[in-house]
Amino acid sequence: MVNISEPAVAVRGLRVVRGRRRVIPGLDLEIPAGQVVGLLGPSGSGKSTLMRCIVGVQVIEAGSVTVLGHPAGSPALRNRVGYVTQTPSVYADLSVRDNITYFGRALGLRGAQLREGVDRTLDEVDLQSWAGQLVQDLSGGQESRVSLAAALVGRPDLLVLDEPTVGLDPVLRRDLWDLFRHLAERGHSLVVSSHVMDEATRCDRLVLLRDGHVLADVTPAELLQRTGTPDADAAFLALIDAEAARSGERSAS
Ligand SMILES: Nc1ncnc2c1ncn2[C@@H]1O[C@H](COP(=O)(O)OP(=O)(O)OP(=O)(O)O)[C@@H](O)[C@H]1O
Repeated sequence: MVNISEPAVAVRGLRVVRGRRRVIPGLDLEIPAGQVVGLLGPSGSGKSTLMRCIVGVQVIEAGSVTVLGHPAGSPALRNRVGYVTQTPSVYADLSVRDNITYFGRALGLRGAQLREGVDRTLDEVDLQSWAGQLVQDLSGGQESRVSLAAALVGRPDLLVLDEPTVGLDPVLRRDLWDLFRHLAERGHSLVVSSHVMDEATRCDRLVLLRDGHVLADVTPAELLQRTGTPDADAAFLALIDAEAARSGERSAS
C-alpha cells in the first residue's frame, strides 16, 4: 500500500517536445496519494502527454517525474501503476473473462486469488453478464470497460486513466466515479483525465491544464470560490479569461 504522507507523483521542471512543438514548457506538480485527482483541460492542453510522462512511456526533454518514490517508468513500478489509454488495449479475439485473467496472471496473480480478483473486477466494471463474450462483439463503451478491468485486476497503487468515461451513459459514468471513490478510500491514488467539467465535482483535487501549463491546482470548492462561478465549466472559462487578460497586460507593458 502507498505511504499517503508522500505524494503519489512529483513532477519537477518537466519539459516535453512532441513533433516540433514544446507541448509541456516547464511544469511543476504534486499529486497527493490516496485521492482522486482530475486532470482537466481543453483538447490538446497536454493531459495525455502528462499521463504518458507519469507512466514512463514519454521521452522528456528536461525535468523529473517521480512516482511512488521511484523515477517514472522504473521496473519497481511495473506492478504498482495501472494505465488505461483512450484506445482500448485488450485482445479482441479473447473473451472478457480471458482478457482479465490474462492480465491478472501477467501481474502475478494465481489460483483462488486470480479467480476472485477477476470476479471482483468483472463486478466493479459491471461486465459479469458479458464475461463469456468475445471483446470483438462488444460495444465501444463495454470494450473500454474491459481495458479498465485489465488495469484494475492487479489492484495497482496508482491508476492513471485517460478519459475513462468517454462514450458511457450517465448511469455507468456515475458507477465508475463511485468505484474511483471507493478505490481512493482504500488508499489507492487515481489520476483521471476528463473533458467533462461536471465530473470535476467528483474529484478530491483538480489540476486544470492549458497549453502544457497548470492553470489551477485546487479542490473543487476552492475552484468555485476563487472564480465566484456556479459550476466547473464557468470556472474554467473564468480562469482562461483571467489568464488571457494577464498575458495581454504583460505584452502591452
Ligand atoms: N504523436 C505526436 N506527435 C506530435 N505532436 C503530438 C503527438 N501527440 C500529441 N501531440 C501534440 O501534443 C499536444 C498535447 O497533446 P495531448 O494529447 O497531450 O493533449 P490532450 O490534452 O490529452 O488532448 P485530448 O483531450 O484531445 O486527448 C497537442 O498539441 C498535440 O497536437
